[in-house]
Amino acid sequence: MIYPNTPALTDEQLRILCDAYRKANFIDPEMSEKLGVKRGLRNADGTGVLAGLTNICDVQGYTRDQDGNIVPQHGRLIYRGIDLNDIVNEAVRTDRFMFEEVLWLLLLGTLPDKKELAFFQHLLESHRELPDGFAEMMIMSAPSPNIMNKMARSVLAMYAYDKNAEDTSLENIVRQSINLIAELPTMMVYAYQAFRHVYLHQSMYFHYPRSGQSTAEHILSTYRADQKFTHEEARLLDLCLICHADHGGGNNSTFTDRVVSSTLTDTYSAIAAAIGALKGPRHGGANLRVMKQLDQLLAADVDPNSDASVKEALKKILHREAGDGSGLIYGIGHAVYTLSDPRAQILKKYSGHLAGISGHQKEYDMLCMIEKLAPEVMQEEKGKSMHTCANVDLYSGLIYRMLGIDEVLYTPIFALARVGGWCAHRMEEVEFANRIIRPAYKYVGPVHQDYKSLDDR
Ligand SMILES: CC(=O)SCCNC(=O)CCNC(=O)[C@H](O)C(C)(C)COP(=O)(O)OP(=O)(O)OC[C@H]1O[C@@H](n2cnc3c(N)ncnc32)[C@H](O)[C@@H]1OP(=O)(O)O
Ligand SMILES: O=C([O-])CC(=O)C(=O)O
Repeated sequence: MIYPNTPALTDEQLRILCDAYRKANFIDPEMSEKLGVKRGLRNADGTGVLAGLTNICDVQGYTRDQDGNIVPQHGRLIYRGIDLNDIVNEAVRTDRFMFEEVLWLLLLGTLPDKKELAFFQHLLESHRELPDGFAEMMIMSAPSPNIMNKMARSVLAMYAYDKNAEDTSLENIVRQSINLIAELPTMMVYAYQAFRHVYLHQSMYFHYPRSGQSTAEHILSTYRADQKFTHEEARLLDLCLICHADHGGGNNSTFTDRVVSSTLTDTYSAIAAAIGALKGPRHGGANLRVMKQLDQLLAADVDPNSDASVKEALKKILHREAGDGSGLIYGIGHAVYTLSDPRAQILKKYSGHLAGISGHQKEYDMLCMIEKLAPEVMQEEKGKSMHTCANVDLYSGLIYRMLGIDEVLYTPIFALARVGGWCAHRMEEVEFANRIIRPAYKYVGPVHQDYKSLDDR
């Protein structure tokens, strides 16, 4: 009982409120088109409305022909001019952790030289510990069953530990950004430990950060009771962090961060809002839904080696007869990408071997089948030409599962990888955009209503 002295709303009370709402509220979705409203801030062809300029990251999913029609292409993700695939190839070739290097690139705009990288790695390492008493007061004393919710609250709580929280100078935002980027992994693991203890009735471990570790190593070392992990495991996690680090200004959580930052509020408010946006199942929260969907398909004996069996199951999901009832096939579809999301291809490529040797082959095969067949099924069922492909969330959850990471952390890992991108966009918004983001809504309610006194209603 959370509020022992406050009775919950009864079904009857809720019925009265919701009936009143339903009686007076309806907006016909077709009205948007008629009135030229860009629903979801999208143009008629599904592309995003241009809302700003950025130097940080480019997301390419299509080109246009001479008549302006969309020509689908394989996706490219470009960090400050450098193709994500080139970064990943370099990480593989040199067998080293590169997330920190990517953070410098996204935040500051260039590749760090050796000295700068060592300085930056040390900076992050030395800021991973949380303020004195923070774990006890802010995390252990108020756990949450949802780690994204707890991370957002922890970020907001950091405001109280910052003597200069409101200052929006570049120096201050950079200082706050470094702190948050370094601290968020620790907050996530500690929030998880409190969750484990309170909600799962299991032991919790609050391991201190160790020096000399990359972000990926730090996560595994504080997450695992025995603090042990292999270099290959940490490298795979580092790869995931690199792939999730940024996605342009228009993705929902980054845009949220930019909208909130455009008011010149504090860094903690902007980043907490972005975490809230990422949590949604149409966005970063999809990686958890993908795994639930996968488990349901396997539990229903859908055969990952049979096209017919998988297609049938996907149709049921689309028709809301299976899955979570939303009609969405999670891990499929993207606002920009058409033929492929480069991150999904990278994660698929580098998780296949581990799936084979760690007993997850069937799950991996099922995801590959969803990737292959969902676009076909959606085209058939929706009866219109659409280009859909696997997105980054299709394979990430399975990787985390193979690393022994609890499913409640799938989306939080996305958040701690993306926080660098959010900080880079906040800096850009505050430094250069310099205008409050304030679109318009067309009023379509009653044209005029006389005010009736209470006695006359
Ligand atoms: C990190 C990320 O955020 S990656 C995205 C993670 N999200 C998911 O995997 C959730 C499933 N996918 C989706 O919901 C969507 O594809 C999104 C939100 C990612 C992108 O959406 P959009 O590009 O705006 O597609 P849009 O919403 O215009 O969809 C067009 C139509 O296809 C449908 N559609 C798109 N993707 C899917 C899907 N995966 N499953 C079922 N239907 C879908 C929509 O419902 C819509 O149908 P309608 O015209 O009948 O209403
Ligand atoms: O760009 C988007 O709409 C969503 C996405 O893939 C991301 O944020 O990584």
